Amino acid sequence: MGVNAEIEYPVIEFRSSDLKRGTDGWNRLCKRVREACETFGSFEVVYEKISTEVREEVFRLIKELVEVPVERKQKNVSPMPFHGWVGSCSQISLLYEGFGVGDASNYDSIKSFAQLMWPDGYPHFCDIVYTLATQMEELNKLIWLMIIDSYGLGEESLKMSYTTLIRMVKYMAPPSGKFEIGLFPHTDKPISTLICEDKISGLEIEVKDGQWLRLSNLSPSSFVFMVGDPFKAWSNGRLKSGMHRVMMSGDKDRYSIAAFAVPNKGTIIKTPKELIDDQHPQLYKDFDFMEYFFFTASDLAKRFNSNQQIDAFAALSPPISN
Ligand SMILES: O=C(O)CCC(=O)C(=O)O
Ligand SMILES: [Fe+2]
Repeated sequence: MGVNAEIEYPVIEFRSSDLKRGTDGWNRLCKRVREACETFGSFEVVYEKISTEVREEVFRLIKELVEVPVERKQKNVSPMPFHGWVGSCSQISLLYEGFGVGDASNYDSIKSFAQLMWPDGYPHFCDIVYTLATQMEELNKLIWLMIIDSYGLGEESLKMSYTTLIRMVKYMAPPSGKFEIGLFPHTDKPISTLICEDKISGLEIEVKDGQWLRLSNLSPSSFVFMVGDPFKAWSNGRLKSGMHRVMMSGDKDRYSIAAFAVPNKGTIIKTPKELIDDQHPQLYKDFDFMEYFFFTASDLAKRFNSNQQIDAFAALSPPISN
């Protein structure tokens, strides 16, 4: 076990001039994004189109949010897995506290959330969080498009309706001198995730069995893109859904906001036929995203490590050729 400093984790800068689809710059980005997602299951994306002022203001507001009385926080509930408020608890971590807002690029969703937290519904909170959530959703879409283009597929291959769940999280600093878990090792269950942190590091990626790489120098314009389990299944196992965790040390609390792409009810995850051939037999059956999402939150799923759940649920055995 340890943190390996030799591994070169991909840092990919999205310059505006390279974001025109079909240009050489775009094609180079597509290739790098694909390689990163196939090797690491994640990468750091430097994206200056999302202003650092908006990011900083969101984190200032999350610091206000964690101060609201617990009776109000407890109103942030949802029938959907991973969508509600979670306070310090042994299942996740004693250092963790997180709030969830589903369908966050819909202003009314944020408004409903803010009305539960503050008597006046805090319009400024709504405006700023909405701005960041919609911009992160756009960035996620752009990365999906790069992945599709990198495989030479048409847009219909990953066409699905989905909403963006945001989770706003505080990780408390551990007791003095300690190195403690902030979020247990897991793979993400939605299609993909973008993580935005507020200066304090803590996110670690498993690069090989038991070898963790700490992402400690993210730039102020960086996000971490993470492939989720259903995306791995969609890609016929080409993309990796990597294990990651949060480890806390030092005396500062850490804040992050993550945007998860959660497909709507009824969405079937299906590998495009172009990604299946004799060399790449079909590894996963077609499956209903929501059934998988609920499975991962069930007692049955607890029998598996997080990174084994997708195979337990959807692997075809034996794989089938086209
Ligand atoms: O806070 C972070 O940096 C990571 C959060 C995360 O991995 C998750 O919520 O799934
Ligand atoms: Fe995660």
